[in-house]
Amino acid sequence: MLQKVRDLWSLIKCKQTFLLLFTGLVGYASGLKGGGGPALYGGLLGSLFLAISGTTVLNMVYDRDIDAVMPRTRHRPLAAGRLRPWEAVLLGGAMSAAGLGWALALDLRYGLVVLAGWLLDLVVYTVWLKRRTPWSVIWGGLSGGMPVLAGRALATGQVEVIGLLLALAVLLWIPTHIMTFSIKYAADYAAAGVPVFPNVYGLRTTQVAISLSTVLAAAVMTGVTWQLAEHLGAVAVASALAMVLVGLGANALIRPSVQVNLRLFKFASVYMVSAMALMLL
Ligand code: HEM
Ligand SMILES: CC(C)=CCC/C(C)=C/CC/C(C)=C/COP(=O)(O)OP(=O)(O)O
Repeated sequence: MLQKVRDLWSLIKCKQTFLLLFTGLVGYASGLKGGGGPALYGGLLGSLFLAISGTTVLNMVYDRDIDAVMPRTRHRPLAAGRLRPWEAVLLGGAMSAAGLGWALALDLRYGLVVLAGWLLDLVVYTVWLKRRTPWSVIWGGLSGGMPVLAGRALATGQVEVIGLLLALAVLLWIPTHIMTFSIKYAADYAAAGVPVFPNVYGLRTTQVAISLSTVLAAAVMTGVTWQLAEHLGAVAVASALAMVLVGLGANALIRPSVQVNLRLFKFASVYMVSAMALMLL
């Protein structure tokens, strides 16, 4: 029984879901700072958690065949056969319906942005493009930008420039986040027939793409921090963190190695959390 609960919980990819949820929270809290709408923290967190988890669980169901091939994901409960697909479809479907319904009932504009995130991840990224083109990551990245945009939309009542810039920053951060990882697991992806940048365009092109997008992501994030953060200290720390990220990105280009890439992958998540948190100060 305990193993079953553990397996069901692992379907929501805890770290990814909580980072996405945190960006939504930052979008919302930063939008309220300007004197925006009423405090709907409970509704935002509940509906976003359910919608993000729902899409993640359904993604795991759809991807269970490729997960079963890759050593990195072979142990996942659906790939390993510890859970039956219908159990996960039931969980993911119920979470998605509850999350999307709650979001749309809270606010139509907010709900539509959450629905866009759900569709981009599940339909466009997972079902349509992930097995066809390495450019699928753009659509996955766009879906990852929806929680922060949705949070801003709920607070301000609009889809506005700062929300769009924050979503763009998440999108630009994606190569730093995932291409570093796909270099390490290139053989796994090749075995599973999932086209990823290093396998399709080669290592050098992928490293250049990572470094370029690292600079752009850091620039957009720092620019938005200048706009949002009220304390100069927060802007200074955000700029210093951006420089560390850019430095690690440059290092990955100059002295490429598995270890350097993995360090960049790890720091990219820490950077996203810290830079977003600093925007609230
Ligand atoms: C195309 C889009 C994306 C792809 C292909 C992708 C892929 C991955 C992969 C393969 C992992 C490693 C999982 C493992 O260790 O087995 C991962 C981890 C993670 N992802 Fe993503 N991801 C994407 C978008 C995002 C977005 C938008 C966020 C949040 C804003 C995010 C947050 C995370 C976090 C926090 C982790 C855990 C990192 C760690 O262990 O240090 N991902 N992702
Ligand atoms: C508002 C809303 C509902 C937004 C949805 C946000 C969301 C869940 C984005 C997912 C990001 C993504 C494409 C992850 C990759 O999974 P993968 O299947 O490529 O990773 P894996 O190889 O580890 O399975």
